[in-house]
Amino acid sequence: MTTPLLELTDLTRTYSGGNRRRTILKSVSYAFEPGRMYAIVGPSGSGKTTLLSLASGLDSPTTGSVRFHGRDIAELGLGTYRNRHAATVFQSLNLLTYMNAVQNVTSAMEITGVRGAHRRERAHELLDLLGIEPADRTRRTLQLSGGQQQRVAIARALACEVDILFADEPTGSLDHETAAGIIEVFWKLAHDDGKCVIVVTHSKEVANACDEVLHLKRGKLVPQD
Ligand SMILES: Nc1ncnc2c1ncn2[C@@H]1O[C@H](COP(=O)(O)OP(=O)(O)OP(=O)(O)O)[C@@H](O)[C@H]1O
Repeated sequence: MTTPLLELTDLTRTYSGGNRRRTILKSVSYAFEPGRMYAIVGPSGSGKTTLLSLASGLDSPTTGSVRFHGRDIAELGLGTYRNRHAATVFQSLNLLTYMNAVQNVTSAMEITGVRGAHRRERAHELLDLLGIEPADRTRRTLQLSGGQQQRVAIARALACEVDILFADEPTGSLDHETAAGIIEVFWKLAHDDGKCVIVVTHSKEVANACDEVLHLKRGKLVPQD
């Protein structure tokens, strides 16, 4: 049997506040493969963002493990995992709005230690892949549309050749047509480039485009039939 790209084993996350403890995730196990697109769905407050935070190395589980190519990410180092292997597109996008699109992508490479003169070239390649026209690449990202900003945020997340791309509600604030374009980008990243794409979403359109839909219900992750 081959080792999964990303494996969640018996993940539990309990939050404590005052004298109250709430277990949001209860023994969640799942194996994610490359070249596939996954949706994590469930009602508000069911723990989708909590699960994404654990799987992307932004938070640590109360018990259980997250393994990348068989290695516990805690042992690999959460920073190393996030910088080299798994990137996240947040709802708030985290773009540097005073910079243009190319600078946003190259600065992500700088932060994560990608060196060399090829950085600008690679940034243009990624922006090209995401359909940002050359003329739009040198305007401050604040002056780009919501859909274009979302694409730049994805290019920024991909800047370091990651294997896994996480996205939290990537089409939340976009109109139908722009959202469809973003879904297509994710679909191609999974099916043409072999990335593992994991999307938290409330959108039926996004879920319908995914290879697997996983429901978070009462702290458990249940694949849709
Ligand atoms: N750091 C924290 N400390 C305490 N409770 C938290 C913390 N983070 C999340 N929670 C609680 O855990 C529960 C799950 O939150 P989470 O954000 O994971 O849900 P969600 O499914 O992503 O919701 P939504 O669809 O509304 O974004 C919520 O009740 C939330 O208040």
